[in-house]
Amino acid sequence: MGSESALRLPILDFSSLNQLEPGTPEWVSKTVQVKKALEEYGCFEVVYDEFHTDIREKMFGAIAEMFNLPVETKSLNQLKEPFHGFKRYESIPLFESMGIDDPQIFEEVKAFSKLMWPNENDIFCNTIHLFAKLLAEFDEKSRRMVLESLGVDKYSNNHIKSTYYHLRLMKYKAPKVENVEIGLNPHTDKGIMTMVHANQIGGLEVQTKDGKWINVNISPNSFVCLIGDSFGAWTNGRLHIPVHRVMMTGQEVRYSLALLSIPRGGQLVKAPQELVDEDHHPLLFKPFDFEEFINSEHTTRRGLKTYCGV
Ligand SMILES: O=C(O)CCC(=O)C(=O)O
Ligand SMILES: [Fe+2]
Repeated sequence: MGSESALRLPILDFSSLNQLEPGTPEWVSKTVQVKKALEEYGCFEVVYDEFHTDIREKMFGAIAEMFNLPVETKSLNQLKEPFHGFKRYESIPLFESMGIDDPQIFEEVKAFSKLMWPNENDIFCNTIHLFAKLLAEFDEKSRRMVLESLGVDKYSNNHIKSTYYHLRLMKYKAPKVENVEIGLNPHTDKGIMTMVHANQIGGLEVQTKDGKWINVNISPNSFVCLIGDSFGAWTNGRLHIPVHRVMMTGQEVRYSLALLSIPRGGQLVKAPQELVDEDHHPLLFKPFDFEEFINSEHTTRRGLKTYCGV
């Protein structure tokens, strides 16, 4: 099915995120909007006024510079998680990605930059760290909102402590011919939440519950937030888990960055008892360990439902 250009994702204004505090009328009204968008679409566009043009341009310049390094250099970044580190896949030749764990910690970005550039790269470190911090702040606040809206905010602190952050930088080459080509295959994200920002090149599409594809808009002052499998499972199906893909057209390279919140291994992702009742909300997923799930997914790609659906 083709993209339905008339459809749009809900747009939520979070431009004064740093002033948004629990208990205020603004907080309560945003919480209602977040819940509605996530139940219906599992994602929304977030308007945000902290992405200043000069920093943004420097950042995308530094990302391009990183992807232009030799493959041998990029391959120096090996991470334990099977989808992290430097990645290319034969089936999607336009795509290339690079990952950094805990990028909200400056030293982690610096350690990565030392691998890529022996003389380091201050512009890369400062801009990537800033964007990761801004997106992490949104992740934390919006997760608190979701839990509050479901009446389980007593779990918020533990929920946030039980995850870590990962940053994925992505490059999508332009298709060779004047054509539409797949940039990233349809998938759901595996973790809790994903926040995606991109340069001015479009391509991200999200599938609605009834199977239509929506072109996602990402402006210089916005990003997209999507729910992953683990948050869908933890909320026992209260939030929709959106399938999404990237379709490339035109002649320009697309760069994007995604901050992911991911459950730590060694503990179970398990819906709280308040969200499970036999009559109206029977348990949808058996409790699972994220690390075991992702390792299985790497070889089988069968999805969470097959892995541990009830
Ligand atoms: O590049 C994008 O817009 C989307 C990336 C994505 O879906 C992912 O990293 O999981
Ligand atoms: Fe994704």
